[in-house]
Amino acid sequence: KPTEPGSELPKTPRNGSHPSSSGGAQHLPQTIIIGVRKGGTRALLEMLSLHPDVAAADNEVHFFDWEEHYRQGLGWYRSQMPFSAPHQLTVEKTPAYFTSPQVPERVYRMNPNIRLLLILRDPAERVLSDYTQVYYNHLQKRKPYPPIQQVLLREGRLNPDYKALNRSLYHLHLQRWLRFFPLPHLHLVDGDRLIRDPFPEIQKVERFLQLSPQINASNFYFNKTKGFYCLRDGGRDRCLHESKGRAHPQVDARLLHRLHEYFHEPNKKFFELVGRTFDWH
Ligand SMILES: Nc1ncnc2c1ncn2[C@@H]1O[C@H](COP(=O)(O)OS(=O)(=O)O)[C@@H](OP(=O)(O)O)[C@H]1O
Repeated sequence: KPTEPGSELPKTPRNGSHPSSSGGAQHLPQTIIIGVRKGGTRALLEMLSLHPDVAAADNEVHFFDWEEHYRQGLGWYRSQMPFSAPHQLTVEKTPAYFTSPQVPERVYRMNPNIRLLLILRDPAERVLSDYTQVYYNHLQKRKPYPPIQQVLLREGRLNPDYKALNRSLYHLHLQRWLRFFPLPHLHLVDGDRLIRDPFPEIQKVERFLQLSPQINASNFYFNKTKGFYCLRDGGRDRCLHESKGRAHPQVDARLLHRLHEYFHEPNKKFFELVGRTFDWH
């Protein structure tokens, strides 16, 4: 997947994290947004970056999941991080980490005490978002891509080999992480709530990361044209890239119902694993 630009407007340099002005150093991340793909990982990273004590890597680094990167070692990983001041937390987001089997152990070996952020969305909606992303990637390359019904169904049944379905089986992926990290090391962000009302979700993240409460409600404003919240940072307004918040395909009501049913049991298992529920279909 091509690395997306962070936002439509260039960012204001963060306190002490701008290489030319601060002369700070690069550090391995103390926290990572591990996924889920299409969960709202970019929004979460950008919102967290409003905090002056956070220095975020602009691009997805894909260190733990791409062999050609992992082979280059932690020195290479560090070199991908932003310059930051000693009081700042370094963070990167690579949504593929959550579903890549080899990643939890690799992250553990780097730092068993790292704090992990996982943003999740209604699994069925996430599938539609995932499909939409792949559809547009094909469109850009002028390649055809089948309609949603065709990728979802095989011989009249939901096709379990469709990768987007598998990525939404959150309990399977989380189980792998829990073999290495106890639950309190992981903070779950409700991606559906982050869309509707981002500030309370971001306040919880501030608390989890033990950051002083510096992000304010006034850092967010609802942009009617975009239909999403955008950010206000030092008087500058910015929305996420236009590839975020695209319309999803219309799915026949019966198929949608089947999709919701498909996730019913897996969701229950996930809720049991994490000891809380989410407002999913
Ligand atoms: N404020 C704001 N503005 C725009 N978009 C927002 C926002 N908050 C959350 N989202 C949702 O983020 C979804 C994309 O998730 P990711 O950034 O994790 O996608 S990716 O995996 O990195 O491609 C994206 O999914 P789609 O709506 O399917 O495009 C958005 O719904």
